[in-house]
Amino acid sequence: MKKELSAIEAKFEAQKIAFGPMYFQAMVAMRDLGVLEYISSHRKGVEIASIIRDMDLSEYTITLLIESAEVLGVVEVEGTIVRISKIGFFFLKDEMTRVNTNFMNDVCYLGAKEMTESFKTEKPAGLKVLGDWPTIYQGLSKLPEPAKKSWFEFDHYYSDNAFPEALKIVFKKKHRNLYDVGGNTGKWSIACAEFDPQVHVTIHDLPVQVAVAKQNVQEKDLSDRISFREIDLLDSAQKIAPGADAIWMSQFLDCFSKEQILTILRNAHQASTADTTLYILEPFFDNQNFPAAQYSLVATSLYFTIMANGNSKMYRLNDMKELLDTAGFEVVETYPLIGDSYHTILECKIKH
Ligand SMILES: C[S@@+](CC[C@H](N)C(=O)[O-])C[C@H]1O[C@@H](n2cnc3c(N)ncnc32)[C@H](O)[C@@H]1O
Repeated sequence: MKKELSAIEAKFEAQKIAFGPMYFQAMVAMRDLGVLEYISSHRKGVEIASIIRDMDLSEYTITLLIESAEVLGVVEVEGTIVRISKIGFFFLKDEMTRVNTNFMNDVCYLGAKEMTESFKTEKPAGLKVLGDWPTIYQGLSKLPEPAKKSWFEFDHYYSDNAFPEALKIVFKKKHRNLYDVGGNTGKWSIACAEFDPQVHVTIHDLPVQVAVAKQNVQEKDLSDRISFREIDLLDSAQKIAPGADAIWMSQFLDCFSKEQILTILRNAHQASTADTTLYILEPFFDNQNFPAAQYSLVATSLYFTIMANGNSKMYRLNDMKELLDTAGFEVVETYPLIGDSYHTILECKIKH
C-alpha cells in the first residue's frame, strides 16, 4: 500500500507542481550554458570557485544554478565542492531525456500557458505561438526553428527505435503493396523499400508532408518503388483505395480523438479484403515496463492538447482494441514492446 504522506510532505509535493516550470527552465539554462557539462567533466567534483574562474559566467549565475540543481538532486554539494549526481548524468547524457527536454522547451513551453483554454475549446490554443494553422499537422514542415528540429527529433527518436524490429515482424509475410498511412518524412517507407526489394509502398499523408517525403524519396533514388497519395483522412469522403496487402499506421492514430480514429479505421476497413493486414504501431501508456515511459507518454498527450489538435492523446491498449473491434477489425496478433522501444504492434484482419 502507498505510504500516506504527512501534511508537510504533501505541501512540499504541491510546491514541486507550483514551481516546476521555473526549475525546468533553470536546468535547461544550466545545460545550455555548459555549466552542467563542466561539472560532469570533473568526475570527482569541482570547487565552485573554479567554475566561476574558468567559465565566462558570473558568481551570481553559477551559484544560483547550482542551488537550483541541488534542490532537484541534479548535483550534490559538499562544502565548496560540487559534483554531478546520477539524475544530473541522465539529464545531461541520456538521449531520451535530451529529446524530451528539447521538445518541451522548443515546441511546447510557450503554448502550455494555453492549457485551460485548449481544454475548454478542444482546440490547440497554444499553437499560435508557432504559426497560424488549425492543427500542427498543416504546419509541420514549416515550423520555425528550433521547434521544427525538436519536433522531428522527438517523433523520430521514438519510431526509429521501433522500426528495425517492426520490419522483421511486418515482412514475415510477403507484401507486394504496402500503404504507409501518416507516412510523414518517408522514413518507414524508405526502410521498407530497402528491406524488401519487391515491395511497393504508397505514402498517404497531408499535401505539405507528402512534398517533404517526395524529396526524401528522390534523394534515396526510390521514386519507382514509393508512390504518394495526398489525403486528408479526417474527411471521410476521401477514401483509401483498395489493393493493399498491408496498411501500416505508425504513431498515427494517437494524433486523433476516438471518434476520428473510428472514421479512419472504417476508411481502412472499406479498403480491406480478407487478404489485407492492418498493422498499428503505438506506444500504449498502460503497458510500459518503466515508470519514466508512462510519465513521458501522458505528458505527450498534453502536447496534443495544447499544440497538436486539442483532442487527441496516447491511448490504453484496450481502448485501441475496442476501437478496432467497433470498426470491424480483429486483432490476430499482439507484439508488445518490440525491440528496444515503447511500442506495441497490433496485427489486424477484418472480421468475417
Ligand atoms: C506523429 S506523425 C507519425 C509519423 C510516422 N508515421 C512515424 O511513425 O514517425 C503523424 C503523421 O500523420 C499525418 N497526419 C496528421 N493528420 C492527418 C490527416 N488528417 N490526414 C492524413 N495524414 C495526417 C501528419 O502529417 C504526420 O505526418
